[in-house]
Amino acid sequence: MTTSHSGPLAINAADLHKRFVLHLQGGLELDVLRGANLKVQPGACIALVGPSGAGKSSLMRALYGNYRIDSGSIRIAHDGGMVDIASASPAEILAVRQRSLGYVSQFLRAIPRLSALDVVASSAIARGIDENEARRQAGAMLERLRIPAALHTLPPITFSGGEQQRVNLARSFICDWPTLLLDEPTASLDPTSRDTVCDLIAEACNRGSAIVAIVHDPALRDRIADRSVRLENGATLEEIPA
Ligand SMILES: Nc1ncnc2c1ncn2[C@@H]1O[C@H](COP(=O)(O)OP(=O)(O)OP(=O)(O)O)[C@@H](O)[C@H]1O
Repeated sequence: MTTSHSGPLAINAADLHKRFVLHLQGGLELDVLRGANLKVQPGACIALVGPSGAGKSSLMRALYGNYRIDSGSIRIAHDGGMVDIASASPAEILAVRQRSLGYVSQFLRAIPRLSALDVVASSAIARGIDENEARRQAGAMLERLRIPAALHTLPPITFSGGEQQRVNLARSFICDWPTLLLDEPTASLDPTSRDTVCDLIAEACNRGSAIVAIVHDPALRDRIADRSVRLENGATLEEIPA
């Protein structure tokens, strides 16, 4: 594990490069990250913007350790130090994900047959919350995100797209993540649910969470982000005021 003294940053990603070689396409090479940089302080919300295919989701997956980068460093605040996700072992990445780094992908991936309440509560239990208290908090969070009580005991597999996204968000916002990555957090949501998610983001930042959110809608960006980082052709080109 690469650890150093804790600095003021929650994320310090520098000069990231990632190339995919598509062997089934005659070795076609795709440079998805070509010099991406990202610094995020605790308590800040950064909007990741840029055209479709620019590499936003790839950057987020690299930050979470799902995509192994070819060069660069991804330092994430963890247990009072900084861990370089790019060189950390799988066990170290797991520890960072358990305690320091949350990620809400666009789609819910849950264990089949687990009820919505259990999906959300298990996230809190994994972070050390007592089981009864976790279930109470899970019910409250689902209610806040307007998942009807009748659905709490059902597995979310049959839920609508927006309901699944809200269960996914509830599962992360029930925990107090030091750093949280959100991939288009309101893509399938109605205006009222969007408002709730904006409130949850603001509350998390006020508690000191660092948040990076992929956002396509400029109005949403203006509501939630302290600043924006633009990605084009795999490179962070500019930072524009939100
Ligand atoms: N696992 C992969 N294998 C091959 N190519 C990939 C892989 N993941 C991403 N890419 C390619 O990387 C490029 C960037 O994709 P990415 O999903 O990061 O873009 P994006 O900016 O998030 O786009 P969008 O806004 O449309 O979601 C695309 O050309 C995509 O096809």
